[in-house]
Amino acid sequence: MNKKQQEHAVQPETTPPTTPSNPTLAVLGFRRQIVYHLHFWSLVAVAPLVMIQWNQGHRLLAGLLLLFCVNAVTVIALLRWRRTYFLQGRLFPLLAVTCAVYSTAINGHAGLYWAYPAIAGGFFLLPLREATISNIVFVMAMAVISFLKFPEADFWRITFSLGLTGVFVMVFAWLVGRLQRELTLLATTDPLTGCLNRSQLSDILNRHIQMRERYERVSSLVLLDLDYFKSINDRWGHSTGDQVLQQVAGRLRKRLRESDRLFRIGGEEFMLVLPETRLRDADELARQLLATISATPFGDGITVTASAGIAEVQQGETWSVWLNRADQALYSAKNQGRNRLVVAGRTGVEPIAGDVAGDSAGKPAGNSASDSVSNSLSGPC
Ligand SMILES: Nc1nc2c(ncn2[C@@H]2O[C@H](COP(=O)(O)OP(=O)(O)OP(=O)(O)O)[C@@H](O)[C@H]2O)c(=O)[nH]1
Repeated sequence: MNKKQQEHAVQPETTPPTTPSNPTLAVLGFRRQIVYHLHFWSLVAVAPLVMIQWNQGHRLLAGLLLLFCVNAVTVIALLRWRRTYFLQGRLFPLLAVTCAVYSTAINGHAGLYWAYPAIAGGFFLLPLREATISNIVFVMAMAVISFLKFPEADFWRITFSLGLTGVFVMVFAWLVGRLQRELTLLATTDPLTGCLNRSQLSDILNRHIQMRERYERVSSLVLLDLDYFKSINDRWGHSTGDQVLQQVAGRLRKRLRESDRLFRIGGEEFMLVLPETRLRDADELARQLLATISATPFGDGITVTASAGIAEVQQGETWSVWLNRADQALYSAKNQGRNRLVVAGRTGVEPIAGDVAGDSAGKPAGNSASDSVSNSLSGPC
C-alpha cells in the first residue's frame, strides 16, 4: 500500500459511532434534543394542570391538556426508542396555542401566562416561516380575547408584550437556524474548492450501496488525481496550486449533472459519485473529464494532466470495498504512467485488462513534471 492509499484507507464500518461523524446528522441530533427537551419539560409543567382544571370543572380544557400530555409522552417515547417523531413536532405548538387561547378565555390572566412559552415553543419546533405566520395569528387571537376580557390598558400591554416576545424568539430562532446552516456547510464542504469533503462520504456511498441492494440501481465512482501536482506547487507556489485546484473543481462541476456528487478527498484528489451510471458511461464521462483538465492550460499555460480509477458498485459489497477498488484502479493508472484511466474489475484486485488509457493515451507515459508544467500562470485564473 503506497502513502496515498494509506491516507485513504477507510475505517472498518463496524466501529460503533460515539458522536455523529456526519455534520448533517449532528444537526439532526441537535434538533431532536430540542424537540425532546421541549416536550419533556412541558409535560412536567402541564401534567398537574390536567387535574387542576378537571377539579375546577373545566372538562374541555382538562381534555385538551391531557391530549397535550399524551402527545408529549408519545414524542418522548418515540425519540428515546426510535430516534424519530411524527408530524415534525407540529402537534405541540397547535395544542399549546389552543390551550392558551381557551384557558385565557375562561381563566383570564391565569391562562394568559401560558401564551409566552407557547410562542417560544412554536419557533423552536416549526419552520421559521410557519412559526412566524402561526404566531402572528396567535397574537391576534390573544389580542381579541384580551380586548374582550381585560381593561384597555391590559389589552395594549398584553398585545405588545406578546408581540415583542414573538419578535425576540423569532430573531433568536432565525440566527440559530442560520448558524446551523453555516456550520453544516463549513463542516461538509472544502473551503478552497467548494466540493464536498470526506465528512459525508460514507453516508453518500452507503446510500448508493442500498440503492444497488434494494432496487438494483447501479452507480459508479470515479477517483481522479492530478498528476505531479507537487511540481506545480514547487515551481509556481502554493497559491497558484490553489488556483489550479479551484479551476479543476470548476471544470469538473461544469461537466457534471445536478445529481452527481463531487468530493475533494485529498490534496489534489477528487471523487465523483455518479448515480444511475453504468461503468461504460462512467468511463466515457471520466475520459471527457480528463480531457477537460488536460486540453486547456490553466491561467497562462500551466498544463495539468490527471489519472482516474473507476468502479461500478457491485452487489453485496460495502462502500469501503467499492472505494478501495476505485482506489486500486487509480493506483494502477498512476503506475502505468499517469494521464490515463483504469477501470476496476469486479473483485478490485485486478483492473480489467486492456481497459486502460485516457483520451491522450498517445502522450508518452510518465509525463515529467516539466511536461505537465510548462508555463507560468499569470493573471487571474
Ligand atoms: N496548493 C495546494 N497544494 C496542495 C493542497 N493539498 C495538497 N497539496 C499538495 O499536493 C501535492 C501532492 O503531492 P503528491 O502526493 O506527491 O502527488 P503528485 O505530486 O500529484 O504526484 P502523483 O499523484 O503521484 O502524480 C503536495 O505537494 C501537497 O503539498 C492544497 O490545498 N493546495
